[in-house]
This record gives sequence, structure tokens and C-alpha cells, in this order.
Amino acid sequence: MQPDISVKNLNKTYGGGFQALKNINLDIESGEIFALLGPNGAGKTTLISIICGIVNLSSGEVKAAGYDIIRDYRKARQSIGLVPQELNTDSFETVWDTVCFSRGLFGKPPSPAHIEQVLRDLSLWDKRSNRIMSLSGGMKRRVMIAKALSHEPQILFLDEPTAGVDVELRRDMWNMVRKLRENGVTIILTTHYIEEAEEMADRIGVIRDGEIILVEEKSTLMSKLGKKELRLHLQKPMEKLPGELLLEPVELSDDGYELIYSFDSQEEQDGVARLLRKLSELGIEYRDLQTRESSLEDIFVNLVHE
Ligand SMILES: Nc1ncnc2c1ncn2[C@@H]1O[C@H](COP(=O)(O)OP(=O)(O)OP(=O)(O)O)[C@@H](O)[C@H]1O
Repeated sequence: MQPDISVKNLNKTYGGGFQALKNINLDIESGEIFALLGPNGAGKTTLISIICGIVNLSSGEVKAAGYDIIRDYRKARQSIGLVPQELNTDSFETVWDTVCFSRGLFGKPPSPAHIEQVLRDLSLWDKRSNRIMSLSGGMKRRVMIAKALSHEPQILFLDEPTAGVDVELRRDMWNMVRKLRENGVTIILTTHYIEEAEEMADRIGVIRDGEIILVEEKSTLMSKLGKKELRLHLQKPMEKLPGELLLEPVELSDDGYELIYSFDSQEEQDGVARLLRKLSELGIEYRDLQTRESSLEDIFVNLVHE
């Protein structure tokens, strides 16, 4: 099966000579949720904008739903719904009219039933006769999503979908994204909220300085790059680490009350047993121990700062 998004050797240099994307290669399969992570200015919006036909590419080839975004612009664009970062819906029109109009822009015949479903899914049905300008910021954002879904796209881009939205809307959006995926929609989201990627994504791509530095199944990424940490709360504080422990990956907390042992998730756990044995030989007593696994956030921070 062909991927829903196919990006080959994509480069983008902006007018001033700044190279925002460097030889990007990326395939996104139908029906997956792909999270694109990267620090500010990494090139996420540029990449999305090129796929959506808003920004011109400098070189390379991009296909959406099998259509070349330049040669088959219309068909490619029709297959895509885009929820941009910026709200641009300050309008005198009603929610209903705006969303119906959006559908028309893509040359689709009217479908009141589809629009009703979209508005209901986004808890906008009660607001359908309200003017956009009278809505709260969160409601306006829902309208942006409704517009993006109005023409029943196969691929949905969400650029920073939950930046600055409240917990309720974030939860609604996550539910909506899951429902869309169940219906076979391919979803690409960019986010600064790592928990969002951790919660939602099937695969994760990390972009840094215009280059994709990693694409991986979320679960593989977490087991491959994840670290575990064991914290031992000591009965008595230590001034410094005893010589016998200096060769172990162990640190002493500033107050001397904790020993912190870090190890790779994938490694066998012999190390922990060895450490505990050594502590017992040294007569170091502890009253409590805790383990912690690194989150995607830890992994991400390590990756982009490497
Ligand atoms: N129109 C433009 N002209 C020149 N440079 C641009 C233009 N648009 C973006 N850039 C530059 O390209 C780089 C990538 O920007 P982009 O908006 O794609 O990043 P991003 O990863 O989406 O960042 P953010 O997380 O802040 O939204 C940045 O250095 C930005 O300054």
C-alpha cells in the first residue's frame, strides 16, 4: 500500500537564503497518528506548509494521498485538512455558514448531515447559529478544526493543536483525534506538549535544525532510548560516595540522603542486584527505594540537545 504522505529529498531555502529544511525523507502510512516534535524554529511548520501547498518547496518530491502536490495540486489539497497554528476566523458569519463554506471551497457538494456530525463531535452544535466573532478562543479553535474536517479529508494536519487551550478542550481534541483515526483518517500533529505525543502518537519524528534526526515507533523509542532510575533513600546521610561505588553509575544527592542509580531500560537488571549487594556489604542501610522510567519528554530533551 502506498503511504498517505510521501516526502522525498525535500529541501527548502527561504528567500533570504536560510535553509529551513535539509533533505527530508519521510513516509506516513494511512491511518496512523504521527507526531512531529522539535524545538522552536526546527522546521515543523515549514514542512507542513509545503505538504499543504502553502509554501513552495525548493527541491524534492512530495505526495499526499498519492497525488503530487505540484502536478496534482487540487487533488492533493482536497485530501488534506489543515488546522493551522494561528486562529484566523474573526468573522461576522455564523459557525454553520463558515464551515459549510469551507467545504464548498474544496468543490464538495453540500452535506448538512456531515457538517452536523462534525459540529456535534466538536461540541459546537449549540453554537451553530452564533457569529464566529462572538465565540471564545477555545470555541474558535474548535471552529478551525470543524473547517478542516468539513470536506472529509483523508489526512488531517494539526499544527500545535492544543497550544493555549484548556484541559477540557484538550481532552475533547484527543478523543476526536482517536475517533478520526478509527475512521481511517491519517493524522499528523506537531506539538510542544510531549505528553500529547506520548498519549496519542503511533510514531514519532524528531526534527532539529531542518533535519529529521529520528523516526520511530513510540513504543520502540521509549524502550530504546528510555532510561530507568533507581533512588535509594538512605537511613543516614553520606558525605561522599564510598570508593567501592565510584565505578558504578551512581550519584549522591546534594543533601546526602539519596543514592541515584541510572541504567538503560533494555539492559538486564543485574546492575541493580549488584548495587544492592554492595550496599549491604558496606553496611549502608536504606529505608525506601523508588524506580522511575524516563518519559518521552526526557528522551526528547536529550535528543534535541545532543
Ligand atoms: N517566510 C520565511 N522567511 C524566512 N525564514 C523563515 C520563514 N518562515 C520560517 N522561517 C525560518 O525557518 C525556520 C523554521 O521555521 P518553522 O516555522 O518551520 O519552525 P517550527 O519548527 O514550526 O517552529 P515553532 O515551533 O516555533 O512553530 C525558522 O528559523 C524560521 O525563522
